[in-house]
Amino acid sequence: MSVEELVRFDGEALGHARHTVLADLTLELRAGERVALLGPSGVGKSTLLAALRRRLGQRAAWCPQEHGLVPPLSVYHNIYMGRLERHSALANLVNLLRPRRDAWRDIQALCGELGLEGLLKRPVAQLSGGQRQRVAIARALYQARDVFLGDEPVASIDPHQARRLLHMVQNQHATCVIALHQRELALRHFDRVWGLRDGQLILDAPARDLTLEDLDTLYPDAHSSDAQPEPA
Ligand SMILES: Nc1ncnc2c1ncn2[C@@H]1O[C@H](COP(=O)(O)OP(=O)(O)OP(=O)(O)O)[C@@H](O)[C@H]1O
Repeated sequence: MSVEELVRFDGEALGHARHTVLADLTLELRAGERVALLGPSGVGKSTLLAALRRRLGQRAAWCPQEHGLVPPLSVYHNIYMGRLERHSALANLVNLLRPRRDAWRDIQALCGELGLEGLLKRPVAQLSGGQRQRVAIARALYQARDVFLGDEPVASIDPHQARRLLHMVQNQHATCVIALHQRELALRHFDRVWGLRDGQLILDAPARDLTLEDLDTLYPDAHSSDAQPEPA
C-alpha cells in the first residue's frame, strides 16, 4: 500500500524576498511520519516550516516560535482562537463577552491535560514563559487538524514535560514536523530527522538509523559528550 505524499519539494529554493535560505531543496513529507527538524540557529528551520504551512493550508495546525498569543486576552480566548474561522464573526464577538459553553468545556479539559487548570480566565500577559508555551500548544491542538507543524514548541520546557507534550501532540496527529534543539528527543520520539546546515538539507534519515554523533555534525560547535542520555 502506498503512503500518501503530503508535500514534495523538488530542487526548490526557499527564502525571503531575494535572500535564498535553503537552496535546491528536495524532500517529501508522507502521511504518518513524525519528523524532527534540526539545525543551528538561523539555518532556515522556520523558513522551511512556513513553506510547509503554505503547502498544507488548512490541513496543518500551527504552533509558531513567537507563540502568536494576544497577551491582554485570557488563556481561554487565546486557545479559542485556534477555531475562530469555524464560527461566524458574530458568534466570535459574542464569545468574547460570554464564552460558549461547549468551547469552555473543551478548552477546560485541554488545559487540564496541559497543566493549565485554573488559569482559563487569566490574561496571557500574567503567565510564565513555560505557561505561555503550553497555551500556544493548546491553541494548536484545539485547531484539530491532520498535521502538526511546530516551531520549537518545547523549547524552555523541562525534559520530562517536553516528552509529555510531544506525546500529546503525536497522539492527536499521526503526522508532524517539529523544529527542536533537543537531539535526544529527536532520536527517541520521532520517526525521521531532517537536518539543515549551511543552506542545505544534509540529513534526511530514519531516526532509528541515527546516533547523537550523527546529529552533532549539524552543529559546528557541538560535542556529543555534552549530551546527557535520557533516563529509560
Ligand atoms: N522575514 C524575513 N525576511 C528576511 N530574512 C529573514 C526573514 N525571516 C528570517 N530571515 C532570515 O532567514 C534565515 C533563516 O531564518 P529562520 O528563522 O528560518 O532560521 P531558524 O533555523 O528557524 O532559526 P532559529 O533556530 O534561530 O529560530 C536567517 O538568516 C534569517 O535572518
